[in-house]
Amino acid sequence: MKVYVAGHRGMVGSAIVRQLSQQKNIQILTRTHKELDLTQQQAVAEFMATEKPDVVILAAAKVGGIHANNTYPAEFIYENLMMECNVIHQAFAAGVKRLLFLGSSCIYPKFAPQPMTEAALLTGVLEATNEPYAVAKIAGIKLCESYNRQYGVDYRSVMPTNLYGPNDNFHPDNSHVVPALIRRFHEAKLAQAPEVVIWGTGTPMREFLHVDDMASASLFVLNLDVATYQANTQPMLSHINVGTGTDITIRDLALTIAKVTEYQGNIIFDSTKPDGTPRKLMDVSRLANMGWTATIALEQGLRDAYRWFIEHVSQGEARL
Ligand SMILES: NC(=O)C1=CN([C@@H]2O[C@H](COP(=O)(O)OP(=O)(O)OC[C@H]3O[C@@H](n4cnc5c(N)ncnc54)[C@H](OP(=O)(O)O)[C@@H]3O)[C@@H](O)[C@H]2O)C=CC1
Ligand SMILES: C[C@H]1O[C@H](OP(=O)(O)OP(=O)(O)OC[C@H]2O[C@@H](n3cnc4c(=O)[nH]c(N)nc43)[C@H](O)[C@@H]2O)[C@@H](O)[C@@H](O)C1=O
Repeated sequence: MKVYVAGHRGMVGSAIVRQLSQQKNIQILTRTHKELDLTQQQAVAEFMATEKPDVVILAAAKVGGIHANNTYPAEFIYENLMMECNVIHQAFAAGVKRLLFLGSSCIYPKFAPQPMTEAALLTGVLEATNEPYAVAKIAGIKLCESYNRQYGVDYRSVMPTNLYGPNDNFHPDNSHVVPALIRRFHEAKLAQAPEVVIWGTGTPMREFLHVDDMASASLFVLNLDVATYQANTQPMLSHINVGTGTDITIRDLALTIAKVTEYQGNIIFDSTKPDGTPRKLMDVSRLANMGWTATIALEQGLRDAYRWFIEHVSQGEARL
C-alpha cells in the first residue's frame, strides 16, 4: 500500500512516518515543501496523477502559536485553504479512496461548553486570535464530508489538541507555548537570568498531547474499519477529537517546564500579551469508545521534548 504523508518533515508528519515505517507492506511517499508546494494546484494535480497513492495523510499546514496566528492571518487562512483544496480535491481526482485530514481544537467556539464535544462545531463565535486558521480547518472537515457524501469516498478528520514533542518549532515568537517555554527556560538557565517572562495572565487552561500519541491516534483512526468509523461518527459531523482529556493552567505548565529544565529563577507574567481562548478541553469519549486513549503523561512527555531539544540544538538541527 502506497501512503502519501504530506508534511513529513513537520512535527506530526515525522512522528507518523516513524510509526508507519514500523508497519509491514507500506510504501511511504513523501515530498518536501521545496519539491512540491501544496498551495500550487497544477503541481499537486500532476503529483497525485503520477503517483496515485492509495492513502493520503494531510499533516502539512501553515502552523504557529498565538502570536503567529494573530500577526499573519492572511497567510494562515490562504495557505491552509489552498493546501486543503488542492490535496483533498486532487486526491479525489486521482482515485484516492481513503484520506486523513488533521484539523485543530481551535475549530470550536471560544466559549464552547467544556469539555468540548464534536457537536460543538459551528455553534458559536470563534477565538479572534486564530479565527482565520480555524475557518480554514473547518473548511477542511467540510471538504472531506462533502466528497464523502457526493462521491462515497472515505475521507476522515482528526482534531488534535495542543501538541508538543520532537521536531517541534522552537522559534521564540512564532511557536506554540510548550516549545517557546522550553527554549526560554533553557536559555535563562544557561544565562543565569533572574526571571523568565510568560505571555498573558497564566490563567488560560490548555490540554497538551505528545506527538507520538497523536501519531498513534492518527493511524488508529485511519485504520478503523468502515463500519466502526461510521457507527461512531455522523456524515456531516465526522471529525474525531484527539487529546488526553485533562488540562492545566499556563502558570502550572510554566512551573512544570521550569522543573524539567531545572530553571530556579522567578516566573513573571506579561498581561499585555493575549491569553487567547480561556479554556479548550477536548471531550475525547468518541475516540475512547472506539478503543484509543493517550499514554504519555505530561511531565514525562515534556522531559522527552526537552531531551530532543538539547540533542538537536547542539547539532544545529532544531527549528529555532
Ligand atoms: N502543533 C500543534 O500544536 C498542532 C498542530 N495541529 C495540526 O497538525 C498538523 C501538523 O502540524 P505540525 O506538525 O505541528 O506542523 P509543522 O509546522 O511542524 O509541520 C507542517 C509541515 O507542513 C509543511 N508545509 C507547510 N506549508 C507547505 C506547503 N505550502 N507545501 C508543502 N508543505 C508545506 C511544512 O514544511 P516547511 O516547514 O518546509 O514549510 C512542515 O513540514 C497541521 O495540520 C496542524 O494544523 C493541530 C493542533 C495542534
Ligand atoms: C494549537 C493552537 O495554538 C494556537 O492557540 P493557543 O492554544 O492559544 O496556543 P499557544 O500555544 O500559542 O498559546 C497557549 C497559551 O500560552 C500562552 N503563552 C505564554 N507564554 C507563551 C509563549 O512564549 N509563546 C506562546 N506561543 N504562548 C505563550 C498564550 O498566551 C496562550 O494563553 C492557535 O493559534 C492555533 O495554532 C491552534 O490551533
